Amino acid sequence: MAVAPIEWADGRLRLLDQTRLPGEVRYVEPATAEAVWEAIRALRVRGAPAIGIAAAFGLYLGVRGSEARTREAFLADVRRVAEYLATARPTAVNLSWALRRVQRRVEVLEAPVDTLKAEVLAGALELLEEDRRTCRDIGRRGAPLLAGARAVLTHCNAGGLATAQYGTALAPIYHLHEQGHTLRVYVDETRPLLQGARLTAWELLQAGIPVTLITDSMAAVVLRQRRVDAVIVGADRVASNGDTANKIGTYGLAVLAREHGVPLYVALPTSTFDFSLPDGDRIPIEERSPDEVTHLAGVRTAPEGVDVFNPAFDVTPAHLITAFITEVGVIHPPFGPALAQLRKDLGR
Ligand SMILES: CSC[C@H]1O[C@H](OP(=O)(O)O)[C@H](O)[C@@H]1O
Repeated sequence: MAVAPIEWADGRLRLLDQTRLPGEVRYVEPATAEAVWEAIRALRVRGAPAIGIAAAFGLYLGVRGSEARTREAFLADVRRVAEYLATARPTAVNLSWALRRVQRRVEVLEAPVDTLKAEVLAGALELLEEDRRTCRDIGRRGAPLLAGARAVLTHCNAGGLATAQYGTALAPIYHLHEQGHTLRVYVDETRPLLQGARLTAWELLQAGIPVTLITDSMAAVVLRQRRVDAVIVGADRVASNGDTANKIGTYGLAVLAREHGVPLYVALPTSTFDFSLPDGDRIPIEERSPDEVTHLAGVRTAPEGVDVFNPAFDVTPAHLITAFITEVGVIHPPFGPALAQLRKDLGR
């Protein structure tokens, strides 16, 4: 994935404005925590890992001008800005996880304020670099599961645009492509914001990978006709029992995949596991503006005054998931014990 959605250069944050894709490759340069909050909320930068990384840089932008004279006063600034940035979107746990990781990095240091400021930036840069490695490891770990496949189906965008680079669900596909084994990828357009049509189709074609774009309602026929050998998606938050929050429509796809005997893989970094939740019932689901459903590209497609329900995510029960593909390995059922062991291994 050549295009990197997040860059830090010469003291400036550059975000690929994904609301402009596929028609326009344009970067925005948010210079404040507030501008980063807006970029996350408006999905200029989006995808669980990517919004965590962007927020970490937003945290630095929010505290680099702090006039705190003491360590305690500066840490209070860090806490305040981190809590603000965490409100941008509720579902992807990576947002709060990334902010907490940078916060903890400076809270353990006894150092002058200027040093602490530099450490906030170092924490953001470390997340960016680490995610690049994590995605490639997900690709390497997941590739054997797809090696025999002719084609796969994916939903939304869990590619390089949703991460530092390379992606999660698309990572095994990129890895196989680099090894000379190119799969066809069926891509759900993913209503209402069309991350599949606008982003996944765009980035896969950029990488030279064949794409068949379908509407979300066509997935059932694609599965019934055995046009794909697997479904692979990303995740925004996974509970301790394996219940998985992902883009709206994933749950329906999981039911269809089970009905037709097609495996459903969830590809994610271990930072997406939320071990504080026993199951998916308490995963916060973001509800977004009705305009996203009543309008398409700014054109009204539904009557004025119609009621709208617009959850941006749904929760797929763990029993519908074949395996989780992470940077540390593939996790098979029973997920409860396996994820409890992962939590121990991670020291979380
Ligand atoms: C690699 S995480 C990608 C994940 O995030 C997407 O949501 P959004 O586009 O609203 O940020 C979707 O759930 C993807 O699976």
